[in-house]
Amino acid sequence: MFELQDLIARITPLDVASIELARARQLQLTKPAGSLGRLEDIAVQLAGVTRNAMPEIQRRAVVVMAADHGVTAEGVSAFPKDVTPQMVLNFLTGGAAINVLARQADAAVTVVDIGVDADLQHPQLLSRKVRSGTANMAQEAAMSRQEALQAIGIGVEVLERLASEGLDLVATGEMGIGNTTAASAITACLLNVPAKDVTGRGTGIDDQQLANKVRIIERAIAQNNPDIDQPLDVLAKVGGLEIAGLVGVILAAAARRIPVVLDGFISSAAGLVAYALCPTVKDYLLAGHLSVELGHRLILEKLGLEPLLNLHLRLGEGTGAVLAMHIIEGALRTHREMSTFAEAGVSDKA
Ligand SMILES: Cc1cc2ncn([C@H]3O[C@H](COP(=O)(O)O)[C@@H](O)[C@H]3O)c2cc1C
Ligand SMILES: O=C(O)c1cccnc1
Repeated sequence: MFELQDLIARITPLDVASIELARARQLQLTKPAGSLGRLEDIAVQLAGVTRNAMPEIQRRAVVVMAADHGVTAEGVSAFPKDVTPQMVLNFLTGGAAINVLARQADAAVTVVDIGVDADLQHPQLLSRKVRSGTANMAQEAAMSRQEALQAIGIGVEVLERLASEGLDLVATGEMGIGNTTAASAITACLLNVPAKDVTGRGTGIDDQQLANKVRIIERAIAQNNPDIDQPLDVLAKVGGLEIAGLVGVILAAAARRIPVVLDGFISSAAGLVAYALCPTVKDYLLAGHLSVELGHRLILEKLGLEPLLNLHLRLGEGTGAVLAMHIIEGALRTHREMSTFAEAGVSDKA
């Protein structure tokens, strides 16, 4: 098995020299200084990430990690757990929202069965089942520490595979009925806040189901008593296999100096675990959008990230992250392709 500490040790701060060169270039481009707002910040950040003052994105990918959740037995989702494998097949035949938006953004979709509770076969599916869904965390630990580590290792393997084919920007995506419950439980623990402050309606539960969901999360935390200072303990006891897989994707991307676009609440819960394991990782992250799901804003505040879009999405799959790729691309294109004042013969500020 891979060594988590070795991976974390490979995540180093952004490159200051490239950041300074990129900032200097922004000041020379034919526009008032700062007028491209956050596009300028993105170009400068990605210069530091890639150690290249003129960063460029040629190859994009979204990794969709899919897994089931034993806690669905407690009635926490509006949909039955069978939807997880059904949607995986939909991803593989190209009919889901993420397929459409990834086609538009020219991003490759990689679908990983990291723990779906069904026998799934498809030539395009990466079959890496750690176990057939987590256990019901309201009764016992969702998974063992070993299983959580194994799932993180699979995320690392998937990212390495994509990187070996060429990868400049990666988005996190997930599918797993019940996974907003796991994401809320992780967030409550790692931010040390009450479950009710970070629990939302997921796929669309009513008020009564929401009250039940909060109770189930409280029970899961009380039952398993995760050590909130040990992110792996939290991830294993009240997390999910797809969330663990995304932790691996995020850490491995940062170690390879590949920028990561986080999607919504569930992806960001993975980001929060990665950050708790290695705070430097936040410099490699961009927040694609702000999800409707309660709790997302608190995670982004903790990570110091401002969402690029606010489209009232609450889907997951990587949809908001892939949409935000267009903005990131705009940031890098203006940075690279605009003329400087000198090149264009435009007078600089008096
Ligand atoms: C058809 C369908 C497609 C989806 N694609 C993503 N999700 C999203 O909803 C689920 C989380 O919500 P909850 O915790 O309430 O179950 C996850 O699978 C997430 O990716 C979907 C949900 C459904 C029903
Ligand atoms: O923000 C998300 O990722 C999300 C929200 C609701 C349901 N599924 C995903």
